[in-house]
Amino acid sequence: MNDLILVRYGELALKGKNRSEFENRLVRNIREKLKPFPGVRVTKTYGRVFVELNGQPMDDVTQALTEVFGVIDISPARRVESDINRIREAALQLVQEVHPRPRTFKVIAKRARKDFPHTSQELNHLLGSHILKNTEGLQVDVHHPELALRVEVRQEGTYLYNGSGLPGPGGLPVGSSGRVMLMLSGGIDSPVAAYLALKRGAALEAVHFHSYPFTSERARKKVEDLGQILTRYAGKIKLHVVPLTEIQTQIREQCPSSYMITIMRRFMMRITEKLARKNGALAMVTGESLGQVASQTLESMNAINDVTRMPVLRPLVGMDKQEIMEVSRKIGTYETSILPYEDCCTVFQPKNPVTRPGVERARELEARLDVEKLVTAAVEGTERVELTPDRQEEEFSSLF
Ligand SMILES: Nc1ncnc2c1ncn2[C@@H]1O[C@H](COP(=O)(O)OP(=O)(O)OP(=O)(O)O)[C@@H](O)[C@H]1O
Repeated sequence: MNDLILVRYGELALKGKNRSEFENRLVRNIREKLKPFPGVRVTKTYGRVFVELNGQPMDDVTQALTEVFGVIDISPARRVESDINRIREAALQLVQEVHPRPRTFKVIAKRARKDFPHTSQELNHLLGSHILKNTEGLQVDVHHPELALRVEVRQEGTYLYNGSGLPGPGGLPVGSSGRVMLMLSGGIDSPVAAYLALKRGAALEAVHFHSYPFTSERARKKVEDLGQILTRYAGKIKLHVVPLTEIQTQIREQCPSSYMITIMRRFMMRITEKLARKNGALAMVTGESLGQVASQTLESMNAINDVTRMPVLRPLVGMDKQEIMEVSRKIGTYETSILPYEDCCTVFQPKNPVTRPGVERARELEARLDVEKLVTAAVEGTERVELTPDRQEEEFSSLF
């Protein structure tokens, strides 16, 4: 049985202080992620992370690690005493446990402990010939082996692992790039934008605008569910649920319907910025792409962006809808996103939205409203929901 997982991590470009911050953050995030597996021990040595299973299931722990940003690959491993017979035995066992069965292999040994009696080259031969003698249908291929068996002889023991492990998600550990405020709708795009921001190390809070009673409790629950799925990658997420009904009603009464969406979005930006500043976030994130819909033309982005000086990250800007949908399926949000519940934008959707709104015109129209008062009231009416990765399990176990 493999009792250890070896986790390798990336950004090659990181150096010095950044590197140790990256590593410490990664170890913390891995520990947090593996909390549901009591007894598991996470340690950092020689530029990798080792996870000791202590009886926890290899497959489940491995699966959890594929959701931790910063991880490059994940290999089942084992540690044995640095004794040639023990190493030989472990090498053979490890080869026999690989599925599907490899046809070719290569041993890549490294003697980090110089008082060990065999050199790296000798170890390659000793272990390779032992494996060949005790298996059938397996050949050595030094150039393109299906299995690269890595062996590292170190002071405290010898590590053996499959050099072509499961790929991790890459990226930077969540939290290493500061905090962002995600604008989370119930659609396909914003959860994908969240995933990409998390991938670059941003910690996440989210804001959702609803128009109760025009939008239903089910629509709100759907958004909480999406946030809940994102906790797999993000850890805890604070979700701010903002009432937009009064603002939308006022816009509808005072402004032409063609500017409804533009002005409503300007309010959303202002409120999101306020919540971001209050909560220590330094940027907003949206699921906008370029040219997808009327509100995502460059003119529209200008008219909307006009109300804020805070950076607005749009991680999907260069992606096609098809690509966005693929990521959405991969991260597990797609099925929830396509549930047909109404959104605050769709219930107030005008028949003739302007596709190229003017900045000046938007400002003029908005002057008919008491913007400050409306924004303050919306911020004051905001509810907070804490989403945590274990909520689903708790809900599930409370059924029994
Ligand atoms: N009700 C809402 N609450 C919070 N943010 C929203 C809301 N509606 C829209 N947004 C933000 O504005 C972006 C653009 O929304 P829009 O409806 O124009 O596009 P979309 O492509 O349908 O986006 P999505 O698929 O994320 O709903 C969303 O990705 C999201 O970041």
